Amino acid sequence: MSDAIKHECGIALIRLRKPYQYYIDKYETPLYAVHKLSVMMEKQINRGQDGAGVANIKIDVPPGKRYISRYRSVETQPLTDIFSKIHKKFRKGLKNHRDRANDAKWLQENLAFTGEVWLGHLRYGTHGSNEVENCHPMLRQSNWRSRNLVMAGNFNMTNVDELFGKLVSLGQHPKEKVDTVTVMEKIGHFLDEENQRVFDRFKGIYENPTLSDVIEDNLDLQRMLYRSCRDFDGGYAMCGLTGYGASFVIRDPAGIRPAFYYADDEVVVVASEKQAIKAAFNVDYKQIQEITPGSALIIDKHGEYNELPILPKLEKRSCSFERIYFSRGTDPDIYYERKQLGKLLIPQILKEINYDLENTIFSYIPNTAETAFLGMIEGLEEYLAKKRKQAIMEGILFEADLERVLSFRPRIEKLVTKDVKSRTFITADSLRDDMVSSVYDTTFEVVRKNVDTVVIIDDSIVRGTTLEKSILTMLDRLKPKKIVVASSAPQIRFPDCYGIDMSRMKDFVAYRAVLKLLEERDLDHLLEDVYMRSVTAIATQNAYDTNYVKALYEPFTDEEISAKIAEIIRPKDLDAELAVVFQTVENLHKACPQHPGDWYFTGNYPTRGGNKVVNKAFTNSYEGKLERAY
Ligand SMILES: O=P(O)(O)OC[C@H]1O[C@H](OP(=O)(O)OP(=O)(O)O)[C@H](O)[C@@H]1O
Repeated sequence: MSDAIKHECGIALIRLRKPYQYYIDKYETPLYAVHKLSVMMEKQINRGQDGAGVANIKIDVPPGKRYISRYRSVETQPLTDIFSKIHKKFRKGLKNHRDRANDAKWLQENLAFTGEVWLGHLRYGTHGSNEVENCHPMLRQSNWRSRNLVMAGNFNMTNVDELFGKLVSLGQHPKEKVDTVTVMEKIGHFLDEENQRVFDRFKGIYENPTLSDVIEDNLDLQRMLYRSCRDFDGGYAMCGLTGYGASFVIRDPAGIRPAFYYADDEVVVVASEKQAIKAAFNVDYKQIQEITPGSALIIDKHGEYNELPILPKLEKRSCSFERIYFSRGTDPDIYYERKQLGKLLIPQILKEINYDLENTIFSYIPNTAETAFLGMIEGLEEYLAKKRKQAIMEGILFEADLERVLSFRPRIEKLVTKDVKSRTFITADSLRDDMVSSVYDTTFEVVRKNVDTVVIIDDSIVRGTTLEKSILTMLDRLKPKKIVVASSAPQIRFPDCYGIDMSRMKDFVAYRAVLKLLEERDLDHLLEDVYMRSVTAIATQNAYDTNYVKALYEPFTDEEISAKIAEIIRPKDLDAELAVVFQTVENLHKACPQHPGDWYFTGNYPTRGGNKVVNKAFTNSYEGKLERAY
């Protein structure tokens, strides 16, 4: 596959269930849906900041009038760009028709973006060019309304080659081999076939113009989706709008990628994150449902909706990295999970600082780690409460000692500030290093020079660039005796191939640490062994059942790998001692029990394609190839 865009993205869908006039009358604006969609998208900017797109479909528009509108943007502020263009369209259209601002019929006949079905997408494309053509929603157009397809998704397939081959075997001639096009063409193909099936069934019974309506009322989208998606291997939450107004959102059978929905008598809405729905519609969290893995939420032309099974469910392995880092931390479940992750690190941290709280300052790397930091402090408070109790039970002779024990508080400081809100992790590789080195700032004169240890928590250490290129040097200028970096995620050892763009083995600092350990301990032969196994398995189409790369990590303890990571990320002129402490996988599962997808840390992939990807990622790295493994 080409080095194409990846899609750890955000989706937002709104279906207005009442006539357009209803919203104009009730909310006193023709822009009700525009406003709601912009809030839903704004609240998911954490999922993609490289580009955005919005599509809208009007139902029941007479032939000859446009009924699909779309804007996409890769400007620096893509959402502002898109929504200001939509607002401008309204202003311009109403300039000489102010009296029509509340007239739904006139607006729908004369203005774009006045339809009932809305789809928004936020793009995170750390690979490939950042062109507007790569932005979703994508269109597959036809003169037959019910054959039109508009798609946007948060997905990545591991078997694009195989899917591409199937398209070719169907007789198609795709112009690209990227998963967006492949997936859309596959669904489009079966939508065409479904149209044809219903057409054949009713032709001769109805005349052609009526037949179009009959087709729209009889298309079986559940069947169409089953036929389209049964060969997919990947993580996905994909939204599709058909030209006649029916829409769907399908989620992968292991529930890898998130998708939530809410419905009442006015709207059906879908988003990648609960918080986006909460922010736009202020409904109770309990009313926001998760789309069942392997099912699709299908909304028909009339606005009736149903969640229908499409593919056999797999064991649920929803992505834990969503919980650690990717999703917005204001979702109450995620908030508590992140706090718990911070709290669970306390025993390891205390050991690392030799239980010396008097000479230790606790801080965090903004922004995402702030919540885990709060949990870490809660954990410290609990530890101190136990200590106080123990001291009192054991008896304290002097009042001054009692005073000291009771009044001691952990030393908490904000040592690092982040000057922009953008996420460096999802910034294109070419810009990332510069951004990382300039985005942080630090607080001086708080650390006691050569006395204090600084414990700083981050949500994850992936490539180690943030620490190596910025944070550690900055903290060292404060002259601490020791720096302890605590990661609320376990060591990231294996590539992701389901949408979070971590694809090359050598990018992972944990893997680089293992390479060094293998060399130092004369275990290099293991590399050759794993290479031979992987290469043979790939060549014989047997790379789907075993992750051979796990064997490389087996000779070493977590602590040995952490120590080597500390050596690797240590800037040359760092004066302070340095240690790195990682979450254990066991504690990750304690903190996020509902989200057991942990392949980055364990190498246990939720689909067979994952094993193939990791084996391929390793052989690429071994052969010195920089190409991606999927
Ligand atoms: O080890 P690395 O490959 O350097 O990546 C890890 C860093 O990237 C993320 O920060 P980001 O700026 O994306 O997001 P945040 O502001 O939400 O924490 C994360 O919080 C880590 O600090």
